[in-house]
Amino acid sequence: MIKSIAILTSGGDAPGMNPAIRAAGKVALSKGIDLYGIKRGYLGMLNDEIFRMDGRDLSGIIDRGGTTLLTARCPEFKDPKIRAIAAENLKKRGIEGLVVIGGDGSFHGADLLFKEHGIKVVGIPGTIDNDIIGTDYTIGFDTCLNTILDAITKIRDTATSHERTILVEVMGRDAGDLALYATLAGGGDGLMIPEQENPIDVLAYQIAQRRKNGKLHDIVLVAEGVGSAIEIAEELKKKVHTDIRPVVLAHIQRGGNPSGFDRILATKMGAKAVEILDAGKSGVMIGMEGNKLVTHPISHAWEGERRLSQEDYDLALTLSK
Ligand SMILES: Nc1ncnc2c1ncn2[C@@H]1O[C@H](COP(=O)(O)OP(=O)(O)OP(=O)(O)O)[C@@H](O)[C@H]1O
Ligand SMILES: O=P(O)(O)OC[C@H]1O[C@](O)(CO)[C@@H](O)[C@@H]1O
Ligand SMILES: [Mg+2]
Repeated sequence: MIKSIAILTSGGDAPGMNPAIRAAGKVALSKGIDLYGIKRGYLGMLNDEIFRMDGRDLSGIIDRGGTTLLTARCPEFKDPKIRAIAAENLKKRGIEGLVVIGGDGSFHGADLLFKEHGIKVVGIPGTIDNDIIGTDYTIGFDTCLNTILDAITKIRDTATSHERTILVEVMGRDAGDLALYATLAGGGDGLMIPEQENPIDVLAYQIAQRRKNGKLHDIVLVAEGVGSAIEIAEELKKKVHTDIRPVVLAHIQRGGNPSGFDRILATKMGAKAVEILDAGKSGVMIGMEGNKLVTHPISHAWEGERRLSQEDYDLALTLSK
């Protein structure tokens, strides 16, 4: 049995991080494990911002977006000397296990803490980007998708009234998941994602055809990994004569109360992380594949080739005409 664990959140915040903290923390306390929180991810680990957590830190947070542990990006953590200082801050308190809630970058840090310093780590995928191999969904993706859908509904009202083409830029870093599934679920009229070629002439032709067919507006989803919607709008203006406007949704996408789906995913993963540590295992990430919780070596998150469903992309194109 493990005696003492810490939890941190790292990278971009994602709705659902709080229910993951809550579940991991409550399961740890129920097992009599000493529980610590680390503020500001690896930055706080380095700066020794580590505190004992109890039930009061875990209550009233299940429905809150963001992360009550705060998060940060800490580029210095790529330096082994910095990781050694941070690991020592855990060891001096007798902390044996670490639950890392974050994205692929955060998982890299966890992997190195395990390999270099023997800290028992478990990674919980928490990022709106859905860019982690080994899980169908990351915590935060569903809530973010719903936020984008809400925005599309509003944008469509004004787009139709003014007969405009609106390019909606969404986050996702190098992944097109948010743009693709927002197109499918939001009835998008065009799509640009980094996993595919995105010839602007094809988009211009598609928009012109839609107008010929009597369509009054176009909502085109642009994944940030393709480029800036503002710049793409300028290019498109040279090729098609509708009134074109870019909308960058930006950080509104990361906020908001976690959806029911994200709360369940986070709760199951948070609980599982502590079970894994308590069973003496380490160096793993948790995923949800085919509606089942699974574990993989943590490096699985970035090893191998990540593919978006071609079938889903083709369907989005068919339906966007
Ligand atoms: N190669 C690495 N080695 C050690 N630590 C790393 C590495 N890559 C990232 N990290 C640590 O993880 C932190 C978070 O990484 P990153 O900014 O890539 O976000 P993320 O966890 O992928 O989440 P998101 O992409 O959702 O913002 C970094 O600031 C750094 O502290
Ligand atoms: O808030 P920041 O640090 O600008 O980071 C933005 C990035 O973080 C994410 O929101 C999450 O990884 C990406 O989609 C986006 O590219
Ligand atoms: Mg990432």
